[in-house]
Amino acid sequence: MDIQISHVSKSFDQKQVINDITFSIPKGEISCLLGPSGSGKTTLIRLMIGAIAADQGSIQIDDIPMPHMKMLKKVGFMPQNDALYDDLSADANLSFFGGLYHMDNSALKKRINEVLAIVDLTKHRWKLVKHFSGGMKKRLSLAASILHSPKILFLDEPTVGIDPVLRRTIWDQFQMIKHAGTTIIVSTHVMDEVSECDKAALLYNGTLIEYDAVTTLLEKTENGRVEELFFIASDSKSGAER
Ligand SMILES: Nc1ncnc2c1ncn2[C@@H]1O[C@H](COP(=O)(O)OP(=O)(O)OP(=O)(O)O)[C@@H](O)[C@H]1O
Repeated sequence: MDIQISHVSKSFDQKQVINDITFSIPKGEISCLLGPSGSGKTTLIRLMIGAIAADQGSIQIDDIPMPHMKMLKKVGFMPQNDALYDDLSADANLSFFGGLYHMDNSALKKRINEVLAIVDLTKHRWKLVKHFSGGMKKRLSLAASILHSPKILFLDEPTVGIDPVLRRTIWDQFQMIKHAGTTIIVSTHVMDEVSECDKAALLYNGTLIEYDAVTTLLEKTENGRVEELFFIASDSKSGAER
């Protein structure tokens, strides 16, 4: 499923946090939203999943204007803060999410087996989430977000606070989900994670400063580090303000 974002703007309390953003995200790839804290990544994801409405512009997923009830079952979302129930087991948490998607019992049981295997939590299925480590909770959140086999998956800073070894495991899982045919949009402020993605949208102060294939973006830099593109953007902004 592809996404068209067209001239989208959003303000909170008169402060513009998304400023006339236009780009298209192709299906079957991993696209990242990369930018410093406060640049607007979460807001843009919330606009794309239809959780909030744009002040101006439009967002379409496969030509369907968002928000749209029809898209709910096709979209998966992993929020920045895990939306899990601590007093329930991993299995019960996933059963709860399955109920929200109206999955029937036998399909749900089968799918819980599958997603727990994908995130490598099968042996922790009956453990209460309050006894999970932070990394295990992240992986369970990921399992919950793909439970209904979404065609498109939004991940908001999924690796924040995760150690480098687990981060590798989690990215391997994203690649696996992509190869199974799901389009992934992932936000991050970790510049190195751009190399995991096919395309990158660089956000700075609510403005899209670049959107292209990661290889093309890196070719624009002198030292092969994507940070440079942010330095150029901040220099030209301060130049314009002088
Ligand atoms: N509901 C809201 N009400 C008021 N301001 C908001 C709201 N949501 C976001 N903002 C503001 O919009 C700006 C962008 O926030 P957003 O969370 O989208 O950035 P981000 O790039 O995801 O940051 P982070 O990496 O820290 O999560 C920030 O200045 C934030 O304070």
